[in-house]
Amino acid sequence: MSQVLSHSTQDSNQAMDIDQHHGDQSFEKNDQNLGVATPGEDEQQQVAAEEEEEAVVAFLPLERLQVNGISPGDLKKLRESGLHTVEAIAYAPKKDLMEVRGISEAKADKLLMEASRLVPMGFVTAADFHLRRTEMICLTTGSKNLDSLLGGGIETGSITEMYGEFRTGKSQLCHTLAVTCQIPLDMGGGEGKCLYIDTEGTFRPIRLISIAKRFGLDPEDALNNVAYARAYNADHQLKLLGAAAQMMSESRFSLIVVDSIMALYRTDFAGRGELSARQMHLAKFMRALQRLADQFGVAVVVTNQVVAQVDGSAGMFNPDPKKPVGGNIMAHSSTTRLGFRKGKGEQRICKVADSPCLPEADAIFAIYEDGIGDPIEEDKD
Ligand SMILES: Nc1ncnc2c1ncn2[C@@H]1O[C@H](COP(=O)(O)OP(=O)(O)OP(=O)(O)O)[C@@H](O)[C@H]1O
Repeated sequence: MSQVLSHSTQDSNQAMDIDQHHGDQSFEKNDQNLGVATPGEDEQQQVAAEEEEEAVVAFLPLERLQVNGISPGDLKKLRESGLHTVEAIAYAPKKDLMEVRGISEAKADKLLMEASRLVPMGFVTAADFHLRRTEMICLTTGSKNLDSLLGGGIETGSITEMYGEFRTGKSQLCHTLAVTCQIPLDMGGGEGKCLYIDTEGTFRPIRLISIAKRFGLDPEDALNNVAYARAYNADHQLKLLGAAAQMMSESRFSLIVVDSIMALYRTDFAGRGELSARQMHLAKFMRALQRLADQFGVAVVVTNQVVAQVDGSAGMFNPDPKKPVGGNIMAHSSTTRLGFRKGKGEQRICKVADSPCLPEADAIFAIYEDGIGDPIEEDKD
């Protein structure tokens, strides 16, 4: 079952100093969840334990697997292969574990057995699953219209694709989310850091400053809580996700942005002859993103470009005959697909194009100096 950030994860008074308050704390919380608190705690520890009892963390650190037969050296090798959490082991096929240097078949079996003890992967009732989903954190977009269209905001633990023509507000929304993912839970945030992969060179930290001020964050803290990387080719884009997994195992993140997902694929794999290789690479990238969402409970937001639809489905019933690139791989691996188009002035329209639980509907939002918001009254008509 995939992880999501849950409302019960943290107390929501402080958004800042995320490393200290979340990353390290998460590790302790795992201990509590698994009932391994040591006996003889003093009163203070007991209070802390009670508070933490309710807490749900997004992942378990790999150290939990260090039991008989699995050495620190084995864990080091697993980490070097990009496996940083117990969940990463539990979800991995056995053959992938056996590809790690020094991990024999017997050891892979042992790892899987220990991981499956710690990570629930069996059946739960729909009632339990429903409860879990009602506690799930959604990141506010900054626009009430958009949040209510999306059932609260951008879902954690899954992939949201935002596609549309240039200037439709995709990157602006990514910048806003890079800040709102840091704000307290009771303000619609995720109290985590943002990891931002930029493939087109359109990330502008200056935009985060005014957005941070709007949401009451110290601009310097807000900038420090965004880990930014420019990707230069499709291989590099994929490689960055390996580094992302390591960073996420060390401190609390609540969002990964990839803006834009297909730009480098379209240049690195030009021509029909390379289409199949491109799609295979893309599938690998999307799987890696989904794994991060599953393991760390982060929201994954990817932007995508559109092309004119030439397959006959355009026409009088489709006034905006554009479709996102990336074909079936993108269509199947994004959980929620949102189409963006221009409206009047700074207004933009977002349409839910595909979702497991939202109806196909539209909402109008606007782009301002301090990020995404609702259209002001006089703009509405
Ligand atoms: N500081 C700002 N204040 C208000 N509007 C802004 C500001 N900065 C950018 N915009 C508006 O945002 C729009 C660009 O949106 P955005 O960068 O999100 O486009 P996009 O959908 O990501 O397109 P592309 O595919 O070209 O990257 C432009 O219309 C621009 O006027």
